[in-house]
Amino acid sequence: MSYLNIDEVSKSYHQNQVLNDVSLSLKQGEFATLLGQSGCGKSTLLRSIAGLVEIDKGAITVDGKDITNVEPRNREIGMVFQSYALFPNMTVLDNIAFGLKMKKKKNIKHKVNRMIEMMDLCGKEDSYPHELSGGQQQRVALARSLVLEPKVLLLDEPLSALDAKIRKNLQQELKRIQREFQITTIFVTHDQEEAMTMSDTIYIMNEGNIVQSGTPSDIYTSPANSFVAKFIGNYNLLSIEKFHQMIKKEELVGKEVAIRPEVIELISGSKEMPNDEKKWTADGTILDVSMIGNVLRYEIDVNGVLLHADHLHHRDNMFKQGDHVKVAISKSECVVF
Ligand SMILES: Nc1ncnc2c1ncn2[C@@H]1O[C@H](COP(=O)(O)OP(=O)(O)OP(=O)(O)O)[C@@H](O)[C@H]1O
Repeated sequence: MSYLNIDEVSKSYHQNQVLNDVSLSLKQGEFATLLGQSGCGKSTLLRSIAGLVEIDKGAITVDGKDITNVEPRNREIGMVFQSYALFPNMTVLDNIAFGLKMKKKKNIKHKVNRMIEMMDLCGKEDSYPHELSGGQQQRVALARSLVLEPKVLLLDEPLSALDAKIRKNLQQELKRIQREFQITTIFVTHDQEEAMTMSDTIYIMNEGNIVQSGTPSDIYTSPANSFVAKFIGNYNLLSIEKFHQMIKKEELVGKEVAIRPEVIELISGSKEMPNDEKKWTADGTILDVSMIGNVLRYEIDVNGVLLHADHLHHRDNMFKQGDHVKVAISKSECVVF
């Protein structure tokens, strides 16, 4: 049963159609990510759910209740922005308590203290935002939202202002907090790796449309079209003509072929490639080798077509520039559009 339902939501600014009949649904406790390039409508969709943008068409329901025309403050939806927007002149304690005070809630002290403990902010109660690290500020921003016990949490690129190392830690922490609270969450990012790490479900957006949704693994291994393949997983994307230039004996019907870099096998050109009907084979030459973390990326010329292949770094099994190689590609791992 879906908990948050977005049903054919559209929004234009003047002539610019920013959301085009967008539909998505989340189960309770699900972590979904909107992934797409700058300007594709991610923030507008999030702001529509929060009620900060008035939609032209469509409906939004949470927990069976239609909130399409409900005032933002009565939607029971928490939102954390990239900039956190903490009150600079208030302490951590007052920042977290603010929403509860506004809503004239009871047991404010107890709720705030519990949140401080859960967010590992003990000892920072009387600090001001400028006295906190980026990660601590982010946790205060989360605490300020979560203390109101929202039904849905919306996170608009909450990690993008942080440097790579802190960001990695906070990705894990955010996921832990989300699991602990079992809170239905929509996260916005344009970083595909971040989306893969964090999400139960990814929605890929392009120009106001959802172009594919699925688990990270589904999207990674079965992109629905070449836009998704380009956007995710560093695919080799070849026109059918280029493919036939590279693999000469195969008749393939389609327009484009997408090949993930890690499914391209390489052996030394002097060795015999075992005959396997499930694989395409060809001869190639290594043009370039680079290291990305513990991965070796090979640029290979195969009959005049450039391929990149990623292999885990292994000292005894490396090729160098100019080496002749045999290339094998598992047919079932390739996607034809
Ligand atoms: N208030 C507004 N008035 C007019 N146009 C707007 C307004 N808000 C957003 N837009 C336009 O809508 C489009 C989508 O913007 P949106 O902020 O939703 O994109 P995004 O995917 O979140 O991008 P980013 O990753 O850069 O934040 C953009 O072309 C933007 O210029």
